[in-house]
This record gives sequence, structure tokens and C-alpha cells, in this order.
Amino acid sequence: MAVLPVNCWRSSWVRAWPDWVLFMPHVAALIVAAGSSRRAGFDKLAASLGGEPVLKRSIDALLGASCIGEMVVVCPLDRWELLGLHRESFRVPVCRVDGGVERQDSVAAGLAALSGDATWVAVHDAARPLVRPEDVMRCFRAAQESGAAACAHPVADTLKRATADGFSMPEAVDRNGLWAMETPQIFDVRLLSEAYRRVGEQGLTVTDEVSAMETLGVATKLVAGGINFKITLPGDLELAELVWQHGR
Ligand SMILES: Nc1ccn([C@@H]2O[C@H](COP(=O)(O)OP(=O)(O)OP(=O)(O)O)[C@@H](O)[C@H]2O)c(=O)n1
Ligand SMILES: C[C@](O)(CO)[C@H](O)COP(=O)(O)O
Repeated sequence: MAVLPVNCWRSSWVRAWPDWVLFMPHVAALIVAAGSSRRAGFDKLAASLGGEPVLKRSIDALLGASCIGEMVVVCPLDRWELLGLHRESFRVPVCRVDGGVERQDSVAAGLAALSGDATWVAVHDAARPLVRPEDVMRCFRAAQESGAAACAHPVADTLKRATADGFSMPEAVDRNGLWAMETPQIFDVRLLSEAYRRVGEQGLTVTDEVSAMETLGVATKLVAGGINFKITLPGDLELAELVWQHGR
């Protein structure tokens, strides 16, 4: 896992802020954008969605939520520079750090780069650019009420388990109570950092923060919102463009 020894927070941005802003409990947005887009087959975070890069759309969606007070973007420098993203142009202090091999390594790198001023952290996949600021706020309110919250949606389809060559198996898979996980996922910063420390220490594999929190025995409130699918396969970008053009 690559963690840059950065301390981007002691910038003029932060020094310009009055003390009461720094001590106000706020949410740090942690955007993971260091993936390889292997399944998409093209750099999906640099691809255009409504004329702006997908990564920029995701950053703007999180910044549209008033609870966000700082942001860490986990992203390779070349992608950041290629997209012409200037951290001075955002409404909150923004810090960029390198990611790791797996998503969980990138989240850990982002957690290590937080300023220390935030009470909460909202981890968000850059590959989910359709999330709406109101869904981020709803998720944050649920986190304040329940201690931990994540965007997700209940599975609506009939489910079947299949063989490797695509034949259905005579097995009933009960959809009742099954949810598909999304992001943002919002937690107390110290708890999530402890969860990821444990994940690293025990060599566990987790694909999201809810799973990491389960290592501490913490249950997460699931919050259904608007259309928020992840751009994973080539056709997903076209679908996202349609949603973008016709309104989220
Ligand atoms: N090592 C990694 C892997 C993933 N991600 C980020 O985590 C989010 C969800 O990952 P996903 O899109 O599923 O992964 P990719 O690696 O981008 O895609 P693929 O698995 O197809 O290569 C994305 O915003 C991705 O950039 C990351 O920051 N670091
Ligand atoms: C957190 C997450 O977006 C949950 O859907 C996760 O990144 C999923 O990635 P996946 O490996 O493509 O399921």
C-alpha cells in the first residue's frame, strides 16, 4: 500500500479559515479514484459525463452536500493532472494522495491522509458520479442518528445461483432482506480507521466500509436514495449519460 507522507492541510486554504470552522464537527469526503477500470476497458474516471470527467462529477456531487468540510481524493497524480483538477478551485480544502493495489488499500491511504479535524468520513467511489447531494445529506443524517450509514438499495429481482457456464441451479435464493451496496458510506472517522487497522492487521479482504465495520461488530443503517449505480462495464457509461441528460 502506498501512503504519501503528505500534510496538505497546512496550506493557505486552512490557515485562511477561522478557528470555529476548523473545530466544527464536519464530514471529510474520501473519494476513491485509484482503480484500474479493467472491466470497463477504458479510463472510466476520465470519460465524459455531460461534458465533464466522471471523477469531477463525483467530486462535485459530494461538494454539493453542505456537510462536507474537507476532501481527500485518492488518485494517481497523472490522472489528477490529466484531468486538470486544481484543488484551489474547490470550496473546501482538497488533498490528493496515491492509492493502493486494492480498493481497501486506497481507502486506508485516504484515511491516513485526513486532516484530523473531521468527526465523520464519507467514503465514496469516484465511479458513482450520479449520486445526488441530497442523498449524501440523507445518508449523513442517518449516520448521525444510527452511528453508521451507507447508501444502498433493496434487491428487486428474482435471484438465481448459476453454474460457471450459465445454467440456473435448482436453488431458491431468497431476495428478502438483500440489499446491493452503494456509496457514500459514512462513519465516525476514528471507528472506520480502527476497522481498517484491524482489516490490515488480520489480512482480511473487504469490498466496502460496511464490511470493514463488521469486524468491530458495528451494524450500519442502509439508506435507499436515487439512481446511483457504479460505472463498471462499458455500457454503464452510456446509461449514466442518459440518466444525466434526463435528470437524476
Ligand atoms: N485499487 C483501487 C481499486 C478501486 N478504486 C476505486 O474504487 C471505486 C470502485 O472500484 P471499481 O470501479 O469496482 O474498480 P476499478 O478498479 O476501477 O474497476 P475494475 O475492477 O474493473 O478494474 C472506483 O472509484 C475505483 O477508482 C481505488 O481507488 N483503488
Ligand atoms: C463499495 C462498492 O461500490 C459497493 O458496491 C464496491 O466498491 C463494489 O465494488 P465491486 O467489487 O465492483 O462490487
